[in-house]
Amino acid sequence: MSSSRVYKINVPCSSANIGPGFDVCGIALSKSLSLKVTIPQPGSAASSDENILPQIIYSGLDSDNVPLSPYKNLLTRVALYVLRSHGITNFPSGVIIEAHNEIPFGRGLGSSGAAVIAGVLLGDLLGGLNLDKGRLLDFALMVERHPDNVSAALMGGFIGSYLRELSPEDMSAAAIPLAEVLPEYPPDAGPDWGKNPPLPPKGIGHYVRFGWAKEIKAIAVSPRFELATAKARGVLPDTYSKKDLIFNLQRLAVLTTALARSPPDANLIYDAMADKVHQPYRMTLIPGLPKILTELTPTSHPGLLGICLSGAGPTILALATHNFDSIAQDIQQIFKAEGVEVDWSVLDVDERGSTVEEITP
Ligand SMILES: Nc1ncnc2c1ncn2[C@@H]1O[C@H](COP(=O)(O)OP(=O)(O)O)[C@@H](O)[C@H]1O
Ligand SMILES: N[C@@H](CCOP(=O)(O)O)C(=O)O
Repeated sequence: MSSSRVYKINVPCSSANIGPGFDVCGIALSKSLSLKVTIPQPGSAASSDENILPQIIYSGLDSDNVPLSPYKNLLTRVALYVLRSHGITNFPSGVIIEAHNEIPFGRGLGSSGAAVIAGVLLGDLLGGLNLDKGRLLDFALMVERHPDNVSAALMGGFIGSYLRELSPEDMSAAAIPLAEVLPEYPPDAGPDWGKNPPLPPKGIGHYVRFGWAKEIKAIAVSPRFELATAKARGVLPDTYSKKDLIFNLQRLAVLTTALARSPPDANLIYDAMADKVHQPYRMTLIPGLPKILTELTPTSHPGLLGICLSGAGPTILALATHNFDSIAQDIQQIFKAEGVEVDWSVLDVDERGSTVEEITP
């Protein structure tokens, strides 16, 4: 019998918002963060050595700047939060985590959402907890705090989601600062460290999966600069006019059904992907965005269905049925005129969502 069991955790990237669906909609797409997790079995040499912290190894995109201490790395901090919430104060001994990342950091393709979901699944696996998807989402929402990217990454497909209104008691748990949910290092390595962390209220996030017309693909054009989601949320106003709110609600109601219809109606979708809640405010952070949102249309670019900011940006998401290269190249040219280089790819919708499978040889 093998002295270790080996698992693979796979989490897709996501494009959140989708035009008028700020903090509501998300699509899981075909780039992923995957973890190979090797867990020594009881009685093996590696498991009997106490307190061997997880060894973290990264490959792929943006892997050079990731902290490899399990008390500083986002994946393992989230996993430890899930373990501590179930009375397990530290990692099992001798675990090896090999992460391979295809999701660029800070570009609006849900790298942090994927890392948080991977961390929750890792905690569930290491603790043998068997949490259901709803509870996994509760833990992710204590860290990520908006449901669109994490719901899509966990469930797969095109997802709409909302956060339950919390009772005053639950509200105080959900308002706990992230630093307390995810301490970077045991503050005092004393015997009580890690006991009684703030638990997520039950059933915070709710979601529904919309249909998706099979001919629609997503062109992701990613500028080569990072825009932290926190910074891009910082430029948004606290209040909106009735007119702008109605503008978005009308489009959102139409868009969620229009994207499921075959063949897709480009004119309907193009208008329904307009937004007045986040894109106008984020234009200051993304050179070229105003031009991209107005100059490419289904008439100028047959096959194009609609364009929006992916997540908090700066990636542009163009939905299309054909002519992918010419759409991407014209977006690339607009960025280039602003002095911004890009990488682009044509992605499929990931229908599976996150998976955990045993791959012990
Ligand atoms: N696989 C990962 N492992 C560790 N940390 C990650 C990983 N992916 C993302 N992060 C952290 O999340 C940050 C990006 O989060 P954020 O600003 O929300 O952008 P994004 O739009 O890519 O989610 C990174 O700078 C990094 O600190
Ligand atoms: N609704 C959020 C989505 C952030 O997604 P990310 O992929 O950029 O982390 C927002 O727009 O702030």
